[in-house]
Amino acid sequence: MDPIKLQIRPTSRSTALFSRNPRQTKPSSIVAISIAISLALVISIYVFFFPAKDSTKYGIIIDGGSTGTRIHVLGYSVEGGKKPVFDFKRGLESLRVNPGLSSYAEDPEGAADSLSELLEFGRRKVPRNLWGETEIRLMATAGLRLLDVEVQERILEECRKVLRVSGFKFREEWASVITGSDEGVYAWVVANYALGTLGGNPLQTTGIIELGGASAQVTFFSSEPMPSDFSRSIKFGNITYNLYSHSFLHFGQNVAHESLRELLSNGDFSPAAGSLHKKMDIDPCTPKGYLPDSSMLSLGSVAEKSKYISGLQARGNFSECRSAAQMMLQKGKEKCSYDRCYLGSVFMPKLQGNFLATENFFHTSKFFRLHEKALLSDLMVAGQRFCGEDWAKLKKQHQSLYEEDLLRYCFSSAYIVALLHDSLEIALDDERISFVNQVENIPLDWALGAFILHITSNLDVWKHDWITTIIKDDSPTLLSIIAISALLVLIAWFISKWRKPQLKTVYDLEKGRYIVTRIGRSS
Ligand SMILES: Nc1nc2c(ncn2[C@@H]2O[C@H](COP(=O)(O)OP(=O)(O)OP(=O)(O)O)[C@@H](O)[C@H]2O)c(=O)[nH]1
Ligand SMILES: [Ca+2]
Repeated sequence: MDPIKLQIRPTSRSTALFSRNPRQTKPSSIVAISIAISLALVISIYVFFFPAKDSTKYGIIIDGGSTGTRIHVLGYSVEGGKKPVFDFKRGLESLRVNPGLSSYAEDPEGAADSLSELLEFGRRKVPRNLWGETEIRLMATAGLRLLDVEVQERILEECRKVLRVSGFKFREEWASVITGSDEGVYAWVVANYALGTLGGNPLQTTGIIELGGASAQVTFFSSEPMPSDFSRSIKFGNITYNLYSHSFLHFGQNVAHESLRELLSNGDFSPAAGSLHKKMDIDPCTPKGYLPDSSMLSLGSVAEKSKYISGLQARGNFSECRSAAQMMLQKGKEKCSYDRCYLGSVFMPKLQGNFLATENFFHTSKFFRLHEKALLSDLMVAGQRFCGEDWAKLKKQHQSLYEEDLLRYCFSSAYIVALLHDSLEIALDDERISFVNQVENIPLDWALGAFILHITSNLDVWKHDWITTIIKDDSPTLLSIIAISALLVLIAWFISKWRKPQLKTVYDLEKGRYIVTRIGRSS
């Protein structure tokens, strides 16, 4: 056994055990080990950097809103058989048709016909071989909620007839009027999904206030105790969110504007006590000089709804319009049976955290060119200027806008201040509010929130047992884990064959040098 000439000076007279005449490793073992290791590396790289193409699936939600109906075709992939991956930037296609389903109260078949263009769009966006597994849901909101239940049902039944033969997967109960509370929770889900706070600390989540056409939703996480009618609990991962969620029917912008005009027209209240116009049916929410264009009144039902009620004289005045809006929002406050009611007689805990203000909040702030983090005081200044302007001048300044849309901005600015500041007590300089309609290019549309909740809960993605998933699943993950494990065993075996010999070194006084000898195995 040839000694190794080692010049290592022992730290003490003790013996040190180290290699002597290490067994010459046969070249064939080195080759085998290097093949095994490189194979393991190749498979690992393949599995983790070139995962098997996940199957792309689709879902369709039709949002039946009061001012329009829109179809959302949502594509998503299912990673590893269990984890849904949404791509709302590229995987979302939408189309809107006007007017909304509630406009067909006297013509339910017409409501069904209005879906045909949307369904054609959906069939163009989903590969034909996937139509049969693509679920389609019609979820109607405030527009239908305002109709009698019988009328709602007639419209829904006509819609079910076309959905049954759409080619997509449909069940009767998938065409329905959703509750306002659900609508608010869905909007909260997509907002916090887009913000990346869904699944995290409830105190870090962001509330959402949506001003639609017929209803307004307020949804946020609250640490306060809440009556069950207003409390919603949703679970994501191992986090439970106790949310306040309520939809204020009739408080959507379009309906509120009509209601205010009727109140003014009936002389139910003068916009400002002691105003000179007390008995003159003045409309402070319409810029002076406006006269209804007779052609407008002959247009479809949307113009009929927004027709200027005769007998009112346009006299734009922001503060009078704001006072009138506030009186309308406070109606019913005397029936409040809670410690306090911010709006009418409805329970609401103190607003907590930051908020996104969407839909009409966004459209109006955008019209006045306000920044998304604008203050209510900025909106107030813009509204005062707009309301006080002459109608002819405004039309000239905004020729590209429909008269019907332009007409709303005086009321909208005053209504928003009356709603958020005078009623919900958000300070005029409060920086917690963002006027947005999307976050990170993800539209803050409640339908996307409904989709996220539905898919994740169905895929049980938050509770699944990943081992079960892999074993049960035939994804490449399982095969690669077995292959890598086998290789690692092989490598371990080779290494064990090429074990570091246990050696000892002694110092031979006669020869005056160290001699290394192997312990145990014979050479
Ligand atoms: N100013 C302005 N308003 C818009 C625009 N697009 C939509 N809107 C208004 O914004 C609101 C849209 O909110 P949505 O939630 O879609 O309204 P909706 O779903 O039809 O009504 P709800 O059933 O109450 O939800 C409606 O009042 C529309 O009139 C726009 O480009 N400019
Ligand atoms: Ca809506």
